[in-house]
Amino acid sequence: MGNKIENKLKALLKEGKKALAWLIDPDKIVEDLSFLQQVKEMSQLNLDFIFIGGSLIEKNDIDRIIKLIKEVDSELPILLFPGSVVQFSNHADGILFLSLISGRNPDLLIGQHVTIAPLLAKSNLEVLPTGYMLIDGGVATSVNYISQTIPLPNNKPELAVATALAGSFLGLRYFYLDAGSGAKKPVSSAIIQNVKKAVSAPIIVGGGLDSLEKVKIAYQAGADLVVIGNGAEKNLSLLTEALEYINVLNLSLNIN
Ligand SMILES: CC(C)=CCC/C(C)=C/CC/C(C)=C/CC/C(C)=C/COP(=O)(O)OP(=O)(O)O
Ligand SMILES: O=P(O)(O)OC[C@@H](O)CO
Ligand SMILES: [Mg+2]
Repeated sequence: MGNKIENKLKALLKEGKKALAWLIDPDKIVEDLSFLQQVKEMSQLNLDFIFIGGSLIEKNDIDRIIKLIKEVDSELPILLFPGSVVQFSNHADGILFLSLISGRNPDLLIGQHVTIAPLLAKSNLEVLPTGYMLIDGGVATSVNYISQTIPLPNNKPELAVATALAGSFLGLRYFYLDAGSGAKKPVSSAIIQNVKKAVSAPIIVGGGLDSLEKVKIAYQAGADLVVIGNGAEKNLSLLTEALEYINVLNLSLNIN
């Protein structure tokens, strides 16, 4: 197992730089050629990561999609963002090894992890131990239903901080604050700021970030890595705008 992804995230964090991940739902790719053209465009704009996964997927073609992306850009890191153990591919570069620490569903805290651990040990995938925290985004999401858990309240930063601290004491090295796919309200700035202050790990934020304004607010509150899924499905230019925004920001850090 390499540590290329960990090194990249650590370097970003050290320099205060921001990163972006495009969450691809494998079920929503309608036409390979135009999809690959989009990947090419984003990779030219320095997209940092592709996340691939979903709470529930109907087609099992993650392998094929990853191979296609690799043909266009073999350097762009692809991370599995799995809703369950069935969403596995040896062709990815890494896996967000999510433990759903906002919930009390043992299968998603440690169960599925035991099932997949021997496979992971034999693979070349980089494993990123990630505390996955669902935050109430104002609508019931697929993940709420699939995981059968209740999210953390969006207006109680102290609960989110306690959860992240516990995850950190357990050794988790990344935290993903997720308001859920298509959330009405993204994770609040107060939660991002307080969790960021409490733990030294990279903070990933996603869910309902469907405008540049919302993306900027997440970064300004302290998100190190922002994830855009639905927003890009509706309008790919959101990804372009977000990448242009962080490119300028990151460049200014090089100069100063
Ligand atoms: C450790 C392994 C391999 C598996 C367990 C993984 C865990 C703990 C998952 C937590 C619960 C879960 C179901 C997460 C899904 C996260 C995800 C990929 C969300 C993407 O958004 P969707 O929920 O698919 O959005 P739509 O339904 O709108 O497409
Ligand atoms: O699809 P959106 O709303 O961008 O959410 C992305 C991701 O955080 C969902 O798990
Ligand atoms: Mg999905």
